[in-house]
Amino acid sequence: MTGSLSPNPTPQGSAGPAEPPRQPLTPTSPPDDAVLPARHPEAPAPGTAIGSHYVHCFGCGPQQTGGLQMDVRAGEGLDVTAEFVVKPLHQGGPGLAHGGILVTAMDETLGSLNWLLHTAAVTGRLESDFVRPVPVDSLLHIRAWVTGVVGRKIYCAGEGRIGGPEGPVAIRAQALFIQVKLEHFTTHGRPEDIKAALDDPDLFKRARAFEVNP
Ligand SMILES: CCCCCCCCCC(=O)SCCNC(=O)CCNC(=O)[C@H](O)C(C)(C)COP(=O)(O)OP(=O)(O)OC[C@H]1O[C@@H](n2cnc3c(N)ncnc32)[C@H](O)[C@@H]1OP(=O)(O)O
Repeated sequence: MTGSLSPNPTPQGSAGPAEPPRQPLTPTSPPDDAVLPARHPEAPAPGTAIGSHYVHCFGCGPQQTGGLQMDVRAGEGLDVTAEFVVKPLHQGGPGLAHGGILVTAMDETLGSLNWLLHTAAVTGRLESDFVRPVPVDSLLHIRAWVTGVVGRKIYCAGEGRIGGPEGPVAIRAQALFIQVKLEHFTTHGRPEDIKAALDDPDLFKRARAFEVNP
């Protein structure tokens, strides 16, 4: 049983609001044999901040002063929410958010879902639809949810709405994350950054919690 690519699927037979047109199947669409696993028992409690996974992360790191410094909150199920205010340094067109910045915000939010599964995973593929322009100073309310898991492959989707959870949709995204072991980072990361991260007892503890046992 896979999750819906829509955040609020209308029950069959009900006269709810019309859903957006269904997206064509792509490599980020969960296949028929995908399952929705249980929320990990040690996943952050619903409504609590998930916290930065790395202080220098461009998406969530509190010490990355030029980054997005996003706070992502755990939802009730396999879902998360985040808010991101578009600043002047995020411009693409005059007064408008750069599309790549919006995708980064989606990537960070989607990646946070892996905390609910207690697994380390990196983005393999990320697709996005830019639905409407996002002015500078806008608050983008993002929601993301897991749509299915098959082996190491974690399928997920999300959307960003302007102004709040009921605001107009500005961006939709679908992604495929691939579970990796800690060695993914220690093998490929710049050595001085890996050493600094591993030397930090709290970060090490957190990284270990992410380790996968396939
Ligand atoms: C401590 C935690 C930190 C969390 C950080 C989160 C930060 C925010 C998220 C990110 O931005 S992560 C950074 C951006 N992503 C990367 O840098 C990943 C770079 N790519 C890789 O390292 C490898 O390509 C990858 C680990 C994704 C996959 O390589 P592997 O050798 O481990 O797996 P493989 O290539 O065998 O693929 C495994 C399965 O996934 C499928 N797959 C992999 N990449 C795919 C792709 N791009 N599209 C579709 N399918 C893909 C692949 O076909 C296969 O399917 P099957 O199992 O059915 O055969």
